[in-house]
Amino acid sequence: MDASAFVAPDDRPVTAVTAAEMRAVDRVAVEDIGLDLPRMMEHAGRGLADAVLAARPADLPVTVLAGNGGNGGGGLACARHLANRDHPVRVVLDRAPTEVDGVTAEQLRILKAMDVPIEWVDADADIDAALDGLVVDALIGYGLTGAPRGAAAELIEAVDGAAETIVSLDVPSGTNATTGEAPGVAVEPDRTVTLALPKTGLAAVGGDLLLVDLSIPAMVYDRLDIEYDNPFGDEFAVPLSRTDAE
Ligand SMILES: NC(=O)C1=CN([C@@H]2O[C@H](COP(=O)(O)OP(=O)(O)OC[C@H]3O[C@@H](n4cnc5c(N)ncnc54)[C@H](O)[C@@H]3O)[C@@H](O)[C@H]2O)[C@@H](O)CC1
Ligand SMILES: [K+]
Repeated sequence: MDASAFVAPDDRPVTAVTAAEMRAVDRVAVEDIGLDLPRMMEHAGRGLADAVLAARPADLPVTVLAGNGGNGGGGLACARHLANRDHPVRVVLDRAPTEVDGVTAEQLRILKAMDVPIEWVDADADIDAALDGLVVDALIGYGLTGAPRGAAAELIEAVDGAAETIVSLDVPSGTNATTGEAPGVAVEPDRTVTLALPKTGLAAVGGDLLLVDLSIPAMVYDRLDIEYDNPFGDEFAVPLSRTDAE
């Protein structure tokens, strides 16, 4: 996959990163700069909420599908911003709330305190019927390992048939962020909101692509020898186009 398969609005090529490179970026941001995960996750959630509001026709109800990782946490932060603006939003988890941990559990506790409806697959037999509005796909990001399994796979299958509009966070759940391959079921989004830099696998994914800033300083990329020419300019989110370069 060519590293410049993506182009910013001013026609500058934007470097794409593999899952391993993005994981290294996160590690350097946290360990060297002290830009911890909760801070970055807040940017992800707000950028995602902005994109959802822009993509949402009329008063479609929003369902945020969330997993237990960083991707799910970004989705939950997005749900808070939507609820704060009185948009009808509920959360569907791929596991019981008691099985959610880390920073993602912090996000979930906030939503619970706000009385945002929280459901999970085991507890609700009628998930399919309720996935018909705008669905935010925050089940799995670059942390995908193998084909989607269990409740996450069930939700991915249900959403593709039912949702009117799908907005995926970072990469469509079920798609390998590096290769773009789907080893099993995968979400087919109308829009993907990818974080910090586009992932190489997104060259093979359909729909609109929006790049959202996580506030990672250029020095983080420099330290990893990743070419970085701030694609945001003075904005916090920019649409990307895909070139045909492979
Ligand atoms: N800078 C960062 O690190 C940030 C990362 N964020 C998001 O966090 C993601 C990376 O977070 P993580 O490393 O926690 O990983 P992910 O959240 O991408 O994936 C882990 C989750 O996916 C599930 N999973 C993985 N493979 C599966 C399979 N085959 N079947 C079913 N479930 C599966 C795991 O059980 C877990 O719940 C990124 O894609 C991005 O969206 C954002 O939250 C903001 C900041
Ligand atoms: K996702």
